[in-house]
Amino acid sequence: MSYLSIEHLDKSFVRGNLASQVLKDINLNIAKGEFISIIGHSGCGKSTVLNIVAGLLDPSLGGVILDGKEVRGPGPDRSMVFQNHSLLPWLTVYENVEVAVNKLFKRSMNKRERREWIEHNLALVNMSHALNKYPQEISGGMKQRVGIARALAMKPKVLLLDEPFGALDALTRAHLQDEVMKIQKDLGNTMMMITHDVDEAVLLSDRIVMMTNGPSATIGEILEVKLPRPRDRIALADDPEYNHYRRAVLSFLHERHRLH
Ligand SMILES: Nc1ncnc2c1ncn2[C@@H]1O[C@H](COP(=O)(O)OP(=O)(O)OP(=O)(O)O)[C@@H](O)[C@H]1O
Repeated sequence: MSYLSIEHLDKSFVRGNLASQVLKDINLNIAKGEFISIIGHSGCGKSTVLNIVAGLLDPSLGGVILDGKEVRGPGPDRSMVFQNHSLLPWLTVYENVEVAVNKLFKRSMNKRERREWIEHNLALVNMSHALNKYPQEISGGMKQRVGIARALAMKPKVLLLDEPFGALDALTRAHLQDEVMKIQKDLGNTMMMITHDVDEAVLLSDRIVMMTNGPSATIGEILEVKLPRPRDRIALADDPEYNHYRRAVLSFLHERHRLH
């Protein structure tokens, strides 16, 4: 049985007496510990899928089942990382993670355990040096690291990443991709990530879900990426298998499902 399943998902947005169908019959089964990327042209409905899994939007038809339970609204078992970090500017790095940890674990962990858990998660993303800094005092890449630490500190069953590296420069982006790969290897998280970046999708994913263009977008193809892990971006640059996967995604997006 799959850990996370998206079943016959349809979504229409209604304005007045006009309904526009965005998603049509999305079906996807995700195993525990899998890394899934969703790729597709702008506006096809990728964020809508992720928001439904997060419980921020209701499906029009169908549903999402996580670990045997139907998703009915947001919950701490699904934490989200957005493109724009969404940190609280009046709290330090440490306090931004603390807010989430206190909210969830005030009863189950004592004060010292909570402090250690916050520090542990910030160490995972290499932010131990900046615990007392405010968001405006750190770089965009560091803010994303804190967002990832905060999401991990919630001990989610699934981590949902909506273009987490989209606003970063190429070098910072590469660093963060490597860190996320390492964290996933160490912790075995189940992750769903939206991206526009073909290389990022191939490098990070176990499977790449390629969506057709909207309206009524659905899953066009699913590409299984069988590259062994750990994956090294430099070694993969000349790897024929890597380039085969890359070409398959490019061909889907730019030949078979291009925007007219
Ligand atoms: N709350 C809403 N009300 C009405 N229409 C919406 C709403 N949210 C999204 N849409 C529409 O649904 C479609 C899919 O949007 P969505 O943001 O899911 O696409 P996307 O693939 O994530 O796009 P991008 O890659 O540009 O972020 C778009 O046409 C968008 O205008």
